[in-house]
Amino acid sequence: MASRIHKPSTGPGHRIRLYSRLAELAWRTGPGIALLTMFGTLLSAAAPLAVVSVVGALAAAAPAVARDGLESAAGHHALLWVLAATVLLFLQWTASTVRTAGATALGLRVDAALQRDLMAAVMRPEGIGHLEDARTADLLSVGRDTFRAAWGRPGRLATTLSGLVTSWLVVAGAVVALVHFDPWAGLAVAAAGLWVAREERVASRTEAAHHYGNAESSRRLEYLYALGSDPTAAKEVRVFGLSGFLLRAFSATWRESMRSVLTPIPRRPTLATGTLAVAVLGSLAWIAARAVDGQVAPGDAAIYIQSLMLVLTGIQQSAWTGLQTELALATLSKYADAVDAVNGCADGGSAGGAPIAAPTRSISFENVSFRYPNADADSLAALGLEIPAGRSLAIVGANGAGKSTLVKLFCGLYEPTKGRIAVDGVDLAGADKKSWRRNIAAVFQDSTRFALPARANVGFGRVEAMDDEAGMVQAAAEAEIAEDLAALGAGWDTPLSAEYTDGTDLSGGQWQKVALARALFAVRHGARVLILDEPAAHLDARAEARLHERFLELTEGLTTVVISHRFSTVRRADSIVVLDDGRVAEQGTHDELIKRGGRYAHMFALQAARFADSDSLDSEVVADR
Ligand SMILES: Nc1ncnc2c1ncn2[C@@H]1O[C@H](COP(=O)(O)OP(=O)(O)OP(=O)(O)O)[C@@H](O)[C@H]1O
Repeated sequence: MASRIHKPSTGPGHRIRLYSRLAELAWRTGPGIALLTMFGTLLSAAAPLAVVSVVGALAAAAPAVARDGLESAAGHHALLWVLAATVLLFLQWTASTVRTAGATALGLRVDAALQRDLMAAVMRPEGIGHLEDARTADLLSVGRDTFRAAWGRPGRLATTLSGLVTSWLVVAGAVVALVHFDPWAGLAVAAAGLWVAREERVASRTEAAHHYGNAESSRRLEYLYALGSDPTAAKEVRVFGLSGFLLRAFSATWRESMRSVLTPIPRRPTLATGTLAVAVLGSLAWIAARAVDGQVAPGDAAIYIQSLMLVLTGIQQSAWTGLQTELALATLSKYADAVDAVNGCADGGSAGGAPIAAPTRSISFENVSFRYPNADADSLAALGLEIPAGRSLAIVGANGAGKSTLVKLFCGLYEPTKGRIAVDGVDLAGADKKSWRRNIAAVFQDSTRFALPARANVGFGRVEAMDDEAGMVQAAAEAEIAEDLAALGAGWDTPLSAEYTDGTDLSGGQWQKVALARALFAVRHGARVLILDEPAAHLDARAEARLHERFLELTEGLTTVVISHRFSTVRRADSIVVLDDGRVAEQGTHDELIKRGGRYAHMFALQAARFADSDSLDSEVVADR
């Protein structure tokens, strides 16, 4: 795998890059909404400052109105100020509504765009090595987890940042007003406010870092919770009496993860807040004394006091939104790291190169070695193997011998570390993997159970041909699952998942037949290479026996690779390969290998004896002894 180790980004420039990434996303997904949100933000900040001036003017006019009455010129002016204040308050309310609605809509779009970008990046490499790499998988889990928890969504930045900008504009405007009255008092309040804001930012960043710093214990907590509540684990949890263990482990992990959060009261933020309180109270006392002395007019005093209040509420609001911003920013940073890490994987090559048609001569493994990323040993070691086109090859071997690995390389999901795989002499490494895979139909050992309608589960064999209803039914009939699917509540439209109200789950054997039907549907639409990895593992004895009977018919004319621990499946193949420790240990037909009396003959005899002892239905195996 040619992948570079991705280092998470940090440093001062990193925040600027994150903000510009956010701005780019916002602009890309909703330029109109972005402009509206910015307009709402500016108006939300300007309106309260204007209200302060208007209320100041009202306070200034109050003595004259009290003296001359409402009918006087002063009274008319005061009424105009009241009207202006009402309009401004309405404007403030409208602006704040526009800002919140715009930011929410923008945030949802940003979140969706980020998810799409990450999905596209994850699916771009033709190989799957990046998905099995622990660090990349860790980064990718952010995508899944944060979208379940609203607080950490990167799109929340649209809301929190517009709130933060509003707060700071209001604070800045109010400080200008304070400085205008008395530069020293104004600057003292501003300096104390800045200190409080700085301490809050440090605390928010620590909290955000704690959240991701504890990713491992959080994951363990989630895992323990899932074990205790997940239906799939419920059987074993009960049978083995694991509930006490799980509850104790959950509590211990929770305590461990909370240790760094539950710290004593922090000194510096407390000192900063105390200093701000002293500055504000001192300013209030100062203005009150001057107002009593008649050195400051009542209107000016009103403006001064309101400005002080605006500074206080602005700083208080920015504390909460600041924390939310840091958390969402930390998630955005993880996203950026995940996309960069995935983009750094050149594993499996990308689409491009010469297209590869179905083999007409052979597929050959030439001295192929392969080591998984982060593994210390090779899973395939200088393996040489010729798979003749149009014939069937069975691969047998002990657990961990390298059978599934061979198939993954065959499908182009990994590149060999050494050697090459050639299709009719053409190296797969430089070829267009997509065109190669169109030739392949596969039933994997752990085939995917799509929580989608039955139709999709079969039709995904050739997604462009999903309107071929007759073909799907035919493929399902060949896999002996057509009747079961037709009998479902909504027939072929029934979602195959019990999590949907009208959906249903299938048994393990039925799922395996659906996977076979999917592969056979691909064969109907042009796939000429069939891979069967333990195709009968979940089948009952009768279904397995019928699959064996029809093996030749199903695989006729196809290049077939079948992996199985069941010799009744294996023996029907045209040739058999025994893998041992990533190497070919033996190769030949069933009869040749039995005659040779080597590893294959030994394994076959062992299994046949077991079947004979247990009175197996598989009389053929016994008969062959
Ligand atoms: N994703 C992976 N990362 C690291 N090592 C792996 C990975 N997958 C498999 N291996 C290792 O590669 C070797 C071959 O595994 P493989 O799955 O190919 O065996 P197998 O012959 O298919 O076994 P089984 O019969 O149990 O399915 C084993 O040693 C296994 O531990």
